[in-house]
Amino acid sequence: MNQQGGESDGRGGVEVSKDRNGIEQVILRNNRGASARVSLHGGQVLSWKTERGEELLFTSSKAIFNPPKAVRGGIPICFPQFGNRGSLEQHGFARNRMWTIDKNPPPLPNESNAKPHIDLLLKPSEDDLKIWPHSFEFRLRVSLAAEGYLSIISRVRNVNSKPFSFSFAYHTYLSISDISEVRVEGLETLDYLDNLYQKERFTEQGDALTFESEVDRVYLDSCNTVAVLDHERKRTFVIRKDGLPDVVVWNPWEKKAKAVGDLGDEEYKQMLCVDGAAVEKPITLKPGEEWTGRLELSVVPST
Ligand SMILES: O=P(O)(O)OC[C@H]1O[C@@H](O)[C@H](O)[C@@H](O)[C@@H]1O
Repeated sequence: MNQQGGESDGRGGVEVSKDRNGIEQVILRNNRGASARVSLHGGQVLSWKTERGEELLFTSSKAIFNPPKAVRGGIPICFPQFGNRGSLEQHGFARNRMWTIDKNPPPLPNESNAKPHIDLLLKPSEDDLKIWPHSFEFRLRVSLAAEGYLSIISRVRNVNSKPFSFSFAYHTYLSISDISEVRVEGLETLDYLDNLYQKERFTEQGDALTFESEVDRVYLDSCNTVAVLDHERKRTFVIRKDGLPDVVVWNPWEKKAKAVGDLGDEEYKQMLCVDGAAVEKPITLKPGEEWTGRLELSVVPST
């Protein structure tokens, strides 16, 4: 194992190792023992643990860790297309590509280098340019704060001579006790596009979102904080986002779960995807422009 930046004397740090398929994985640890694991395959966060070693992200027991397919769980990155809203493969190609470690990233304003972090980079291959003819640099920083917060910052730069547009999501699989024990706050009264009704637009009526059947929605123009309350585990995920107007909420429920090959039949009960996203209005970058989308996840005790 190599040390890559950070500190290595028990006060937290950054380690790079290989999984059994030879894929490089980066492990971030803070000075209290919280940790996160990021795979270079897809730039995907695969694990985020509290200082007591509790896993906060869901990964399917049937997950396939063999590229090119993204792992079912963690936080796959949907780019440059969310879902099937375009001609590319579902959720775009970034989640299926090998990223590299960016040893010399351009500075990030207002970001401290003191917390354990890793910078990754994705540039399109010649094959990618055949299906999406836009040169870009996608820089991803994943860091773990002293309090155990997981922060993910994406920067997409247009290095082409023509403008391009993309949609985006941090497809965040939260680990929950039971889908029927969970509610989502912060989406009340918002309009949403319902993927189960040909992307038709509806308005959220209820107080908070609870679950009793399949949900596959894009909530539009949400405020920058959304909370996912897990009554049974007595904990609340707080999702803070910036540059990401929309929130995707997905749970496949029983029938769809059975149809998804890399998801156990009953596992829909233990997962809920709540994604900071930019879907309805694609982001457009002129030549030389850069877009930044930030996500911060934290977990707090609740009743
Ligand atoms: O199986 P995939 O490609 O990872 O996608 C899972 C789900 O991702 C969600 O974000 C989409 O809204 C769903 O429609 C989709 O089924």
